[in-house]
Amino acid sequence: MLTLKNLSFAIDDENGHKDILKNINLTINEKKTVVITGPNGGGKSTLAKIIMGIEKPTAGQILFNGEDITDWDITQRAQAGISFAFQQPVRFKGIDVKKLLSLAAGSELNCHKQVCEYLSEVGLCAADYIGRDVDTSLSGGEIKRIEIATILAKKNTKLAIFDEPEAGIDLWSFQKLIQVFEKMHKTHNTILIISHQERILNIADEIILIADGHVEQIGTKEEIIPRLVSVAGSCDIYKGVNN
Ligand SMILES: Nc1ncnc2c1ncn2[C@@H]1O[C@H](COP(=O)(O)OP(=O)(O)OP(=O)(O)O)[C@@H](O)[C@H]1O
Repeated sequence: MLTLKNLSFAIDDENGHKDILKNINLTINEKKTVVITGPNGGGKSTLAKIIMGIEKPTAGQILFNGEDITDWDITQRAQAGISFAFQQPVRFKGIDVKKLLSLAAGSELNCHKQVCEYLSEVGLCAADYIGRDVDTSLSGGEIKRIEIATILAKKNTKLAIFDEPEAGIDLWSFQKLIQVFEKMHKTHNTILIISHQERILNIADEIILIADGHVEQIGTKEEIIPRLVSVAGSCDIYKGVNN
């Protein structure tokens, strides 16, 4: 479904040259739940942004369903079925939740029940949120859940990317979130999640460990989690709702 070939990303700014991703080679197979994890600053979010077309790689190739999409922009990738939930979701002044979900769905969601379903899947009571603006008045956890609901509303998603979906989400909603991923998995979506949470790692078909811009290890949860446990003192993989 998705292949990254010799992918690199570097920046040159006032602090000089920095290699952020170094020769990444990866394949994400169809209908799999893949979790990318690893220490802070390792390059995970940058990789997700490159897949979505938000950042452009300095070298390498991205193939999506066999097609070279390296030069495609965000809109083209979204139309091809790649969806992205940001680590820090974008807020929109003047757009309410119903409108945002309608934009994601590609048609006006007139049916209250439909909007309600998407919101309740992420643990939000529709009556409280449907008419709220997606602006700074929403809390971090609320906006995060609304963004996840937009991915559910998007009909043509073939590959859904979630960047730290657990961030700012309370324990109860976290449980709902796991159910969202499990349901997406059952309905044969391909899911790529960036996460530090053991409970999310536990639903993965495959885990990719990225550190210092490299792919350190790829394997099943049985292969990777014991290694992470042994280094948990030096990185924050198991901190948060699990502890
Ligand atoms: N536009 C940029 N300019 C300068 N540095 C950048 C830029 N984008 C990313 N970086 C740096 O690249 C490195 C990787 O960042 P990235 O956000 O991809 O890490 P991450 O693995 O997602 O981290 P975290 O787990 O903390 O979210 C970091 O050191 C970050 O500061």
